[in-house]
Amino acid sequence: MTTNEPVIEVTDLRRVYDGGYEAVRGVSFEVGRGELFALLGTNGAGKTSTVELIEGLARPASGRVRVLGHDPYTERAAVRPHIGLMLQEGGFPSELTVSETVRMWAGCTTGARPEGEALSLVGLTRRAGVRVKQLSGGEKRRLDLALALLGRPEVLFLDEPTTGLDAEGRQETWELVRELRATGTTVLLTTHYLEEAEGLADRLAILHAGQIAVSGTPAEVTASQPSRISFELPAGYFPGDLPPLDSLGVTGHEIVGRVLRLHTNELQRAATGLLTWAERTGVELRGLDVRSGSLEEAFLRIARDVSEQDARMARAVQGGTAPKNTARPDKEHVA
Ligand SMILES: Nc1ncnc2c1ncn2[C@@H]1O[C@H](COP(=O)(O)OP(=O)(O)OP(=O)(O)O)[C@@H](O)[C@H]1O
Repeated sequence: MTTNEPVIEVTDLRRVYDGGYEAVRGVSFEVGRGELFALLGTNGAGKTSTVELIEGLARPASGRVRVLGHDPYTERAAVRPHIGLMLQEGGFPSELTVSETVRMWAGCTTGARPEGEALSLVGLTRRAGVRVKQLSGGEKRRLDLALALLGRPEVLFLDEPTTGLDAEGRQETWELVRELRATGTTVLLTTHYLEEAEGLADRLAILHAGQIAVSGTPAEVTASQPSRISFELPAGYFPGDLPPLDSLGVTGHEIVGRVLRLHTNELQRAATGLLTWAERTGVELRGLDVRSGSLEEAFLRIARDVSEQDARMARAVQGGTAPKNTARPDKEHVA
Protein backbone atom coordinates (compact mmCIF):
# COMPACT_ATOMS: atom_id res chain seq x y z
CA MET A 1 0.00 0.00 0.00
CA THR A 2 2.83 2.37 -0.83
CA THR A 3 2.50 5.54 -2.92
CA ASN A 4 5.15 7.85 -4.30
CA GLU A 5 4.03 10.72 -2.09
CA PRO A 6 6.99 11.37 0.23
CA VAL A 7 6.00 11.38 3.89
CA ILE A 8 9.58 11.81 5.10
CA GLU A 9 12.03 13.95 3.11
CA VAL A 10 15.61 14.34 4.25
CA THR A 11 18.02 16.50 2.24
CA ASP A 12 21.74 16.93 2.91
CA LEU A 13 21.23 16.62 6.65
CA ARG A 14 24.09 17.42 9.02
CA ARG A 15 24.37 17.20 12.79
CA VAL A 16 27.26 18.56 14.78
CA TYR A 17 27.55 17.91 18.52
CA ASP A 18 29.02 20.34 21.01
CA GLY A 19 32.76 20.01 20.66
CA GLY A 20 32.46 20.04 16.85
CA TYR A 21 32.00 16.33 16.12
CA GLU A 22 29.99 15.89 12.90
CA ALA A 23 27.93 12.73 13.45
CA VAL A 24 25.64 13.16 10.42
CA ARG A 25 27.41 14.30 7.26
CA GLY A 26 25.05 15.04 4.38
CA VAL A 27 22.36 12.36 4.58
CA SER A 28 19.51 12.44 2.01
CA PHE A 29 16.60 10.04 1.45
CA GLU A 30 12.83 9.95 1.06
CA VAL A 31 10.23 7.59 2.48
CA GLY A 32 6.93 7.26 0.60
CA ARG A 33 3.52 6.86 2.24
CA GLY A 34 3.05 3.32 3.50
CA GLU A 35 6.70 2.46 2.94
CA LEU A 36 9.02 0.84 5.47
CA PHE A 37 12.52 2.28 5.31
CA ALA A 38 15.30 0.75 7.43
CA LEU A 39 18.50 2.49 8.53
CA LEU A 40 21.34 0.10 9.26
CA GLY A 41 24.89 0.77 10.35
CA THR A 42 27.66 -0.20 12.71
CA ASN A 43 27.69 1.13 16.28
CA GLY A 44 28.18 4.86 16.17
CA ALA A 45 27.40 5.15 12.43
CA GLY A 46 24.89 7.93 13.15
CA LYS A 47 21.50 6.16 12.98
CA THR A 48 20.06 7.60 16.20
CA SER A 49 21.61 11.02 15.52
CA THR A 50 19.84 11.06 12.16
CA VAL A 51 16.50 9.72 13.37
CA GLU A 52 16.38 12.22 16.25
CA LEU A 53 16.58 15.06 13.70
CA ILE A 54 13.70 13.56 11.72
CA GLU A 55 11.67 13.10 14.90
CA GLY A 56 12.19 16.80 15.63
CA LEU A 57 14.07 16.13 18.88
CA ALA A 58 17.05 18.19 17.79
CA ARG A 59 17.80 20.92 15.25
CA PRO A 60 20.07 20.03 12.32
CA ALA A 61 23.29 22.01 11.82
CA SER A 62 22.20 22.28 8.18
CA GLY A 63 20.02 20.51 5.65
CA ARG A 64 16.28 20.04 5.45
CA VAL A 65 13.80 17.63 7.03
CA ARG A 66 10.11 17.41 6.24
CA VAL A 67 7.66 15.01 7.87
CA LEU A 68 4.16 15.12 6.35
CA GLY A 69 5.25 18.37 4.70
CA HIS A 70 6.30 20.10 7.94
CA ASP A 71 9.59 20.87 9.64
CA PRO A 72 9.44 18.51 12.64
CA TYR A 73 11.56 20.82 14.83
CA THR A 74 10.00 24.24 14.18
CA GLU A 75 6.47 22.96 13.44
CA ARG A 76 6.34 20.34 16.14
CA ALA A 77 2.67 20.92 16.94
CA ALA A 78 1.68 20.11 13.35
CA VAL A 79 3.72 16.92 13.20
CA ARG A 80 3.54 15.43 16.71
CA PRO A 81 -0.13 14.23 16.66
CA HIS A 82 0.57 12.14 13.54
CA ILE A 83 3.75 10.35 14.58
CA GLY A 84 4.56 7.55 17.02
CA LEU A 85 8.01 7.31 18.58
CA MET A 86 9.61 4.21 19.99
CA LEU A 87 12.93 5.46 21.32
CA GLN A 88 15.88 3.31 22.36
CA GLU A 89 15.24 4.09 26.02
CA GLY A 90 11.62 4.78 26.94
CA GLY A 91 12.30 5.87 30.51
CA PHE A 92 8.87 5.44 32.18
CA PRO A 93 8.33 5.91 35.92
CA SER A 94 9.27 2.48 37.22
CA GLU A 95 6.76 2.46 40.09
CA LEU A 96 3.71 2.67 37.78
CA THR A 97 2.03 -0.48 36.53
CA VAL A 98 1.81 -1.25 32.83
CA SER A 99 -1.86 -0.30 32.86
CA GLU A 100 -1.21 3.00 34.69
CA THR A 101 1.59 3.84 32.26
CA VAL A 102 -0.67 3.30 29.24
CA ARG A 103 -3.47 5.36 30.81
CA MET A 104 -1.07 8.17 31.70
CA TRP A 105 0.23 8.23 28.13
CA ALA A 106 -3.29 8.00 26.70
CA GLY A 107 -4.16 11.13 28.70
CA CYS A 108 -1.64 13.09 26.60
CA THR A 109 -2.60 11.48 23.27
CA THR A 110 -5.41 12.68 20.99
CA GLY A 111 -7.70 9.84 19.85
CA ALA A 112 -5.81 7.19 21.84
CA ARG A 113 -6.62 3.50 21.35
CA PRO A 114 -8.37 1.89 24.32
CA GLU A 115 -5.86 0.50 26.84
CA GLY A 116 -6.95 -3.12 26.24
CA GLU A 117 -6.40 -2.80 22.49
CA ALA A 118 -2.93 -1.26 22.92
CA LEU A 119 -1.80 -4.00 25.34
CA SER A 120 -3.24 -6.81 23.25
CA LEU A 121 -1.44 -5.52 20.13
CA VAL A 122 1.92 -6.10 21.83
CA GLY A 123 0.99 -9.19 23.86
CA LEU A 124 1.10 -7.50 27.27
CA THR A 125 -2.56 -8.01 28.33
CA ARG A 126 -1.65 -10.41 31.12
CA ARG A 127 1.05 -8.07 32.47
CA ALA A 128 -1.31 -5.07 32.86
CA GLY A 129 -1.09 -5.07 36.67
CA VAL A 130 2.70 -5.52 36.88
CA ARG A 131 4.97 -2.60 37.84
CA VAL A 132 7.24 -1.38 35.05
CA LYS A 133 10.34 -2.07 37.17
CA GLN A 134 9.36 -5.75 37.28
CA LEU A 135 9.12 -6.15 33.51
CA SER A 136 11.86 -7.95 31.59
CA GLY A 137 13.90 -5.95 29.05
CA GLY A 138 11.85 -7.46 26.22
CA GLU A 139 8.55 -6.61 27.92
CA LYS A 140 9.71 -3.00 28.36
CA ARG A 141 10.39 -2.85 24.61
CA ARG A 142 6.82 -4.10 24.00
CA LEU A 143 5.45 -1.43 26.33
CA ASP A 144 7.48 1.18 24.42
CA LEU A 145 5.87 -0.08 21.23
CA ALA A 146 2.35 -0.02 22.73
CA LEU A 147 2.85 3.65 23.67
CA ALA A 148 4.20 4.49 20.21
CA LEU A 149 1.05 2.96 18.70
CA LEU A 150 -1.43 4.55 21.09
CA GLY A 151 -2.35 7.47 18.84
CA ARG A 152 -2.71 5.29 15.67
CA PRO A 153 0.21 7.18 14.09
CA GLU A 154 0.51 7.78 10.35
CA VAL A 155 4.29 7.70 10.71
CA LEU A 156 6.00 5.35 13.11
CA PHE A 157 9.64 5.66 14.21
CA LEU A 158 11.06 2.44 15.57
CA ASP A 159 14.57 2.71 17.04
CA GLU A 160 15.85 -0.86 17.48
CA PRO A 161 12.38 -2.19 18.35
CA THR A 162 13.38 -5.81 18.88
CA THR A 163 16.59 -5.39 20.86
CA GLY A 164 16.26 -7.57 23.97
CA LEU A 165 13.35 -9.62 22.62
CA ASP A 166 13.63 -13.39 22.34
CA ALA A 167 13.15 -15.08 18.95
CA GLU A 168 9.40 -15.49 19.44
CA GLY A 169 8.92 -11.89 20.62
CA ARG A 170 10.89 -10.69 17.63
CA GLN A 171 8.70 -12.67 15.23
CA GLU A 172 5.55 -11.28 16.90
CA THR A 173 6.83 -7.71 16.62
CA TRP A 174 7.71 -8.25 12.95
CA GLU A 175 4.21 -9.58 12.31
CA LEU A 176 2.70 -6.51 14.00
CA VAL A 177 4.93 -4.14 12.01
CA ARG A 178 3.90 -5.91 8.77
CA GLU A 179 0.22 -5.49 9.70
CA LEU A 180 0.70 -1.79 10.46
CA ARG A 181 2.50 -1.31 7.19
CA ALA A 182 -0.23 -3.18 5.33
CA THR A 183 -2.77 -0.70 6.68
CA GLY A 184 -0.74 2.24 5.33
CA THR A 185 1.49 3.23 8.26
CA THR A 186 4.81 4.68 7.11
CA VAL A 187 7.68 3.26 9.16
CA LEU A 188 11.26 4.42 9.71
CA LEU A 189 13.16 1.62 11.44
CA THR A 190 16.69 1.43 12.78
CA THR A 191 18.01 -1.99 13.54
CA HIS A 192 21.10 -4.10 14.09
CA TYR A 193 19.37 -7.24 12.84
CA LEU A 194 20.02 -7.69 9.15
CA GLU A 195 17.26 -10.29 8.79
CA GLU A 196 14.87 -7.75 10.32
CA ALA A 197 15.73 -5.19 7.63
CA GLU A 198 15.77 -7.83 4.89
CA GLY A 199 12.40 -9.25 5.94
CA LEU A 200 10.54 -6.00 6.63
CA ALA A 201 12.02 -3.16 4.61
CA ASP A 202 10.82 -1.94 1.24
CA ARG A 203 14.06 0.02 1.02
CA LEU A 204 17.06 0.43 3.29
CA ALA A 205 20.25 2.42 3.69
CA ILE A 206 23.49 1.42 5.39
CA LEU A 207 25.07 4.35 7.22
CA HIS A 208 28.82 4.57 7.63
CA ALA A 209 30.53 7.38 9.52
CA GLY A 210 27.50 9.66 9.21
CA GLN A 211 26.96 9.09 5.49
CA ILE A 212 24.87 6.68 3.44
CA ALA A 213 27.29 4.09 2.07
CA VAL A 214 24.71 2.09 0.11
CA SER A 215 20.93 2.23 -0.32
CA GLY A 216 18.13 0.61 -2.31
CA THR A 217 15.69 -2.26 -1.99
CA PRO A 218 17.11 -5.24 -0.08
CA ALA A 219 17.39 -7.06 -3.44
CA GLU A 220 19.26 -4.15 -5.05
CA VAL A 221 21.71 -3.83 -2.16
CA THR A 222 22.31 -7.58 -2.16
CA ALA A 223 22.81 -7.67 -5.94
CA SER A 224 25.39 -4.86 -5.70
CA GLN A 225 27.63 -7.10 -3.60
CA PRO A 226 30.18 -9.48 -5.12
CA SER A 227 29.65 -13.21 -4.65
CA ARG A 228 32.26 -15.19 -2.78
CA ILE A 229 33.96 -18.56 -3.23
CA SER A 230 36.26 -19.89 -0.55
CA PHE A 231 38.15 -23.15 -0.15
CA GLU A 232 41.30 -24.61 1.31
CA LEU A 233 44.20 -24.67 -1.13
CA PRO A 234 45.10 -28.34 -1.76
CA ALA A 235 48.39 -29.41 -0.09
CA GLY A 236 51.38 -28.43 -2.22
CA TYR A 237 49.36 -25.93 -4.32
CA PHE A 238 49.64 -22.13 -4.41
CA PRO A 239 47.27 -19.47 -5.83
CA GLY A 240 49.56 -19.20 -8.88
CA ASP A 241 48.78 -22.85 -9.71
CA LEU A 242 45.12 -21.99 -10.33
CA PRO A 243 43.94 -20.77 -13.76
CA PRO A 244 44.54 -16.99 -14.07
CA LEU A 245 41.96 -15.49 -11.70
CA ASP A 246 40.85 -12.76 -14.10
CA SER A 247 40.08 -15.44 -16.70
CA LEU A 248 37.59 -16.85 -14.14
CA GLY A 249 35.94 -13.45 -13.68
CA VAL A 250 37.48 -13.02 -10.22
CA THR A 251 37.75 -9.36 -9.21
CA GLY A 252 39.69 -9.76 -5.97
CA HIS A 253 41.04 -12.38 -3.60
CA GLU A 254 42.54 -12.80 -0.18
CA ILE A 255 44.30 -15.66 1.53
CA VAL A 256 44.11 -16.43 5.24
CA GLY A 257 46.36 -19.33 6.22
CA ARG A 258 45.54 -21.98 3.59
CA VAL A 259 42.05 -20.62 2.88
CA LEU A 260 41.67 -18.73 -0.39
CA ARG A 261 38.69 -16.41 -0.77
CA LEU A 262 37.72 -15.19 -4.25
CA HIS A 263 35.31 -12.32 -5.03
CA THR A 264 33.39 -12.27 -8.30
CA ASN A 265 30.40 -10.70 -10.02
CA GLU A 266 30.16 -13.76 -12.28
CA LEU A 267 29.58 -16.57 -9.82
CA GLN A 268 28.65 -19.28 -12.31
CA ARG A 269 31.68 -18.59 -14.52
CA ALA A 270 34.10 -18.54 -11.59
CA ALA A 271 32.68 -21.65 -9.93
CA THR A 272 32.60 -23.61 -13.19
CA GLY A 273 36.19 -22.63 -14.07
CA LEU A 274 37.42 -23.54 -10.62
CA LEU A 275 35.63 -26.89 -10.42
CA THR A 276 36.73 -27.81 -13.95
CA TRP A 277 40.34 -27.10 -12.94
CA ALA A 278 39.97 -29.17 -9.73
CA GLU A 279 38.47 -32.08 -11.67
CA ARG A 280 41.19 -31.96 -14.33
CA THR A 281 43.96 -31.68 -11.77
CA GLY A 282 42.44 -34.40 -9.56
CA VAL A 283 42.42 -32.32 -6.36
CA GLU A 284 39.73 -31.90 -3.73
CA LEU A 285 38.72 -28.34 -2.76
CA ARG A 286 38.13 -28.89 0.94
CA GLY A 287 35.78 -26.54 2.78
CA LEU A 288 34.38 -25.31 -0.56
CA ASP A 289 31.85 -22.56 0.15
CA VAL A 290 30.07 -20.74 -2.68
CA ARG A 291 27.75 -17.89 -1.78
CA SER A 292 25.91 -15.11 -3.59
CA GLY A 293 26.20 -11.51 -2.41
CA SER A 294 24.10 -10.82 0.67
CA LEU A 295 23.05 -7.96 2.87
CA GLU A 296 25.40 -9.38 5.50
CA GLU A 297 28.25 -9.18 2.99
CA ALA A 298 27.41 -5.52 2.24
CA PHE A 299 27.28 -4.75 5.95
CA LEU A 300 30.53 -6.54 6.74
CA ARG A 301 32.34 -4.89 3.84
CA ILE A 302 31.30 -1.47 5.15
CA ALA A 303 32.18 -2.44 8.74
CA ARG A 304 35.61 -3.61 7.54
CA ASP A 305 36.14 -0.21 5.90
CA VAL A 306 35.25 1.39 9.24
CA SER A 307 37.82 -0.68 11.15
CA GLU A 308 40.49 0.04 8.55
CA GLN A 309 39.71 3.75 8.79
CA ASP A 310 39.86 3.58 12.59
CA ALA A 311 43.25 1.87 12.40
CA ARG A 312 44.52 4.53 9.97
CA MET A 313 43.11 7.22 12.28
CA ALA A 314 44.88 5.69 15.31
CA ARG A 315 48.16 5.66 13.40
CA ALA A 316 47.59 9.29 12.27
CA VAL A 317 46.81 10.36 15.86
CA GLN A 318 50.01 8.70 17.05
CA GLY A 319 51.89 10.50 14.27
CA GLY A 320 50.10 13.80 15.05
CA THR A 321 48.53 14.06 11.57
CA ALA A 322 44.86 13.27 12.31
CA PRO A 323 42.40 15.51 10.43
CA LYS A 324 40.00 17.65 12.49
CA ASN A 325 36.51 16.48 13.51
CA THR A 326 36.91 12.88 12.47
CA ALA A 327 37.87 11.19 15.75
CA ARG A 328 34.74 9.78 17.41
CA PRO A 329 34.08 11.26 20.83
CA ASP A 330 32.39 9.69 23.80
CA LYS A 331 28.71 10.59 24.11
CA GLU A 332 28.59 13.53 26.45
CA HIS A 333 26.83 16.60 25.03
CA VAL A 334 23.40 16.79 23.47
CA ALA A 335 23.26 19.20 20.54
N1 LIG B 1 25.29 13.64 22.71
C1 LIG B 1 26.38 13.35 22.01
N2 LIG B 1 27.49 14.11 22.13
C2 LIG B 1 28.60 13.86 21.40
N3 LIG B 1 28.71 12.84 20.52
C3 LIG B 1 27.63 12.06 20.38
C4 LIG B 1 26.41 12.26 21.12
N4 LIG B 1 25.51 11.32 20.76
C5 LIG B 1 26.14 10.56 19.84
N5 LIG B 1 27.42 10.99 19.63
C6 LIG B 1 28.41 10.43 18.70
O1 LIG B 1 27.88 10.48 17.40
C7 LIG B 1 28.19 9.28 16.69
C8 LIG B 1 26.90 8.66 16.19
O2 LIG B 1 26.15 8.18 17.32
P1 LIG B 1 24.71 7.53 17.15
O3 LIG B 1 24.20 7.21 18.51
O4 LIG B 1 23.90 8.37 16.26
O5 LIG B 1 25.08 6.18 16.36
P2 LIG B 1 24.18 4.90 16.11
O6 LIG B 1 24.42 4.54 14.68
O7 LIG B 1 22.78 5.14 16.51
O8 LIG B 1 24.90 3.88 17.07
P3 LIG B 1 24.32 2.58 17.87
O9 LIG B 1 24.10 1.53 16.84
O10 LIG B 1 25.47 2.26 18.77
O11 LIG B 1 23.07 3.00 18.59
C9 LIG B 1 28.96 8.40 17.66
O12 LIG B 1 30.34 8.54 17.37
C10 LIG B 1 28.61 8.95 19.02
O13 LIG B 1 29.67 8.75 19.93
